[in-house]
Amino acid sequence: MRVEAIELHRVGMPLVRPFETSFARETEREVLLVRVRGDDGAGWGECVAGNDPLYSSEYVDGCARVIERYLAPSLLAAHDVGGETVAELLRPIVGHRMAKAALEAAVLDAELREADTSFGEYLGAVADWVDCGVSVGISPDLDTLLDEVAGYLDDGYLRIKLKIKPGWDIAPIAAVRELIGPDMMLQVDANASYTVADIDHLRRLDAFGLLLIEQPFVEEDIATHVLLARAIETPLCLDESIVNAEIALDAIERGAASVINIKPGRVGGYLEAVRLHDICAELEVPVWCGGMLETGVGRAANVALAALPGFTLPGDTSASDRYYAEDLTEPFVLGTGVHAGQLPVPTGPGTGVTVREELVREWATTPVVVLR
Ligand SMILES: O=C(O)CCC(=O)N[C@@H](C(=O)O)c1ccccc1
Repeated sequence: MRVEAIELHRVGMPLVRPFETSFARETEREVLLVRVRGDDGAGWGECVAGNDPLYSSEYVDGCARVIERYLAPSLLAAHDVGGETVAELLRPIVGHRMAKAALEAAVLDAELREADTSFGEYLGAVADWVDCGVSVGISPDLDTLLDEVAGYLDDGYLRIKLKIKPGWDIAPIAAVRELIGPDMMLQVDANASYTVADIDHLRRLDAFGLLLIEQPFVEEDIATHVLLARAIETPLCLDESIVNAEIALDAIERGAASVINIKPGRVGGYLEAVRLHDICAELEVPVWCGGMLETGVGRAANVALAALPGFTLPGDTSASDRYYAEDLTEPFVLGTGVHAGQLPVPTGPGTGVTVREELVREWATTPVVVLR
C-alpha cells in the first residue's frame, strides 16, 4: 500500500494498581499508538516502550521522536509498503526495535483488514484459545502480595510470575508457593537485577519447583547466565537479552537459556517474533509470549502470536482488567469452564479489535501528531 499519513497518539492509561519491578514502580502508562493510513485502509500498532528507558534503551518520547524524524519519512517516501517490507525499509536506522515494531504492526493491521484476514490466520495460529499467566509485581509486604495472588487464582490464571530482586525473592516465593500449592505453575522474573556474586544465593530457588527463572543478569551478559544454568536445576529463560532470532540461537547454543520469552516489540516486530518462534521450535526450546502492559491493541496481536504451536507455556497475556479499569478496545476477559484461564484468539480481520477512538481522544496526553 501507499502510506499517506502516519498518526502518533499518546494516551494516558492509569494502572488499576501500582506495578513494581526491580527497575521501576509504575502507576500510569503513557501509551504511544501509531495509526497508519494508506490508499487501501488504515491500521493501528502499539509501541511497547515504557515511560522511561529502564527496561531497555527505548522510551515513549524517544520512540515518538525517532518515528517522526527517521522511520515515518522512510515509509512515507516508499511507493509501496507491505507488512513484509517494513523491516527492510527501516533497516538503515539502527536499533529502535519497539518503534519499528509499532509501525510494522500498524501496516500489518491495515493490510490484513483489507485482506479480511486475521492476525492469527496470518501468523500461523493453531489454537482458538491461549493459556494465560499473570505477572505479579513487587509488593510492599507479603500480605499484600498474597492478597493479590489469591485474586488471580480466583480469576483462573494458569501460571503465576513473581517479580523478584535482591532482598525480595526467597520469602515471597516461599509464601506464594505455600498459597498456590506444589502443582500450580510458578516462575520468577528478576529483570536483570542480580550479578555473578548472587549465583550461590540463586541456587536456593531450586527448592520451590519453579517453571523457570527469567533474566537474572543484565541483557549483554550471556556468559553469567551460562554459569548459572550450570549451577542450578531450574530452567533459565531470557527476555531482555533476546533482541532478535540470531541472539536467541547463540544464547541457546551456549546454554544460557532453555526457555525464551518472546516479545514482538523487543525483537522489532511480529514477523521477527515468528522467526524467533520457528528457530526455537526447531531446537525444541519452549517459548511463551511476554507482555509489556499492552492495551487491547497490542494485546490482541500478542494473543494471536501466543496461539502458534511453539508457545507451549502460558504467557503474560492477561485479561485487560489486570492493568486497566477500561481498555482502549473491547476488553479481553478470561474464559470460564473449559476455557478457564484462557483468552480467545481474535478472529476478525487484522488484530480483530476496534480502537475506541473517542477514548484515545479523551485520554490523549498530547495533541495527535500527523506525519505526511
Ligand atoms: O502482563 C504484562 O503485560 C506485563 C508482564 C511483565 O511482567 N512485563 C515486564 C517484563 O519484564 O516482562 C515489564 C514490565 C514493565 C516494563 C517492561 C517489562
